[in-house]
Amino acid sequence: MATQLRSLLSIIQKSIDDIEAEFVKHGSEFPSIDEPPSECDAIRLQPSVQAATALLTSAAYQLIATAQLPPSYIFNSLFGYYLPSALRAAMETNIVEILREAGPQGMHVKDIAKKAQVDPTKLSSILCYLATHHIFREIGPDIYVNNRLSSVWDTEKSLEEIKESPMTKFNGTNGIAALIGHCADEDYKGAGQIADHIMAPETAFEDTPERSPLMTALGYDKGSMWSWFEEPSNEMRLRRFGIAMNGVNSLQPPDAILKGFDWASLPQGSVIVDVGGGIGVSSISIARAFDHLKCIVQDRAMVLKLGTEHCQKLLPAALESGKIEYHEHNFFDTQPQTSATVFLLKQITHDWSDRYVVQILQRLRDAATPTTTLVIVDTIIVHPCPSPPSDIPGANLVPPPSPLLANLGVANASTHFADLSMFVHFNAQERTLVHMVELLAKTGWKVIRVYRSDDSGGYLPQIVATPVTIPASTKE
Ligand SMILES: C[S@@+](CC[C@H](N)C(=O)[O-])C[C@H]1O[C@@H](n2cnc3c(N)ncnc32)[C@H](O)[C@@H]1O
Repeated sequence: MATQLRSLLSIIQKSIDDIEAEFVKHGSEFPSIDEPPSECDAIRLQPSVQAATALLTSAAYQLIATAQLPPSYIFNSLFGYYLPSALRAAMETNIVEILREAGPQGMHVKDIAKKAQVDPTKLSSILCYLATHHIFREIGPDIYVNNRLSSVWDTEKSLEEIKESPMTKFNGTNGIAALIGHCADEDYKGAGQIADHIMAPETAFEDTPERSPLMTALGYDKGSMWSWFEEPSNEMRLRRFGIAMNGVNSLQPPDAILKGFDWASLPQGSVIVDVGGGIGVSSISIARAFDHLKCIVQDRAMVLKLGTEHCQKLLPAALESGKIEYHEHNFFDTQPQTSATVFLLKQITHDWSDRYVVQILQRLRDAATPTTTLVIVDTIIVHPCPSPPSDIPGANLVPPPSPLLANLGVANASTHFADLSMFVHFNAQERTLVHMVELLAKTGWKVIRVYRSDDSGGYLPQIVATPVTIPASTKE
């Protein structure tokens, strides 16, 4: 009996029923992959629909892995590297914009190639491969139209506009085209080094951002990715990276930081120190939502200038009143804010290997008062297998139905490719909760609460810690 296959199929059927019920409630229908993006996409973002979609996706991928002949599954995985190559080729040659302008009747690959100024035979192979993976639709032999998936990275600019000013192609976009560019260019080249990196004696145990797989791939030995980006020849890549990162941030709801830790309960006049706060995205949300809190954003000088401009545009009153201040600070140096109510570390720890994270946490512990709270916002890695329960409030996840993996498998792949991406870029990583608890304990912090992201997947988890005294005998 094909019990496993049937169990997976029943999860898929139940999830479809749940999704359909929500669409019916809104008098709408689940959109076809062939339709352009539409208003009903908002229904797909509702937490209950997201939860059902996660189960469906997890079960569907597991069904394929179970049903396909093992060599076929492995070969499909092996040759997966052609997907980023083809995606980047299509993005860089503006195929989505060309097809948008062609409209619903589509365009023959020879005409697309003429506009894109590339070889039609080569382009045909690329588009056929993508359409086989449901990205673009081939409506007649060699005739293509955009579909819901290819439309995701539309810059919404005309081909003429892009050709006139290729340097500014990504400006004012949702950042997804720029993200495809960065990931399928820099990150992809670094990813190709992973196996050699972990086996070569000179890099195997390397934990610095200067000697990461990406730096090897780029043949750069003068610093980390940050200084590489600042080389004059990389101006376009630096711009593209900035827009890609803003795009990733904009996928999270602007008030994401407000989901979890109870900012409202902090006493009047509390000071939030947003350490490595970037342009102040979180501080601006907090300052906007709560009148009684003051935020200090700390970052590198170069970033603070952009941050002040950003805040000036979004919340100028907070700058004028001093509710938000921008301070230059290197988080490896002694922390000057010694009366912080909260130290906020959002998407900082994943950029650094353990040795550096310990230094960052220690600097904060040294400056903490007995009542200071530390809020860490970062992805938490969940094992595919069940884990022992935790006694930290909020830490335990509801286990998915059998036979799904405990971390929902490929439905949750983004946390794992983020983990590998941090390794490739910086020799760093995303961490499990157990790992974070260990690093925090080592530096005098005790985790008191975890807020897991909700099912919409838009919110990063939050780990809340308070200072404890480490007995001298256990200090390293
Ligand atoms: C991934 S970004 C996160 C920014 C912000 N916390 C957010 O979530 O939007 C990492 C930030 O760390 C900052 N950074 C890197 N090294 C730093 C250092 N030594 N001292 C202070 N900030 C640093 C970067 O400039 C960047 O703004």
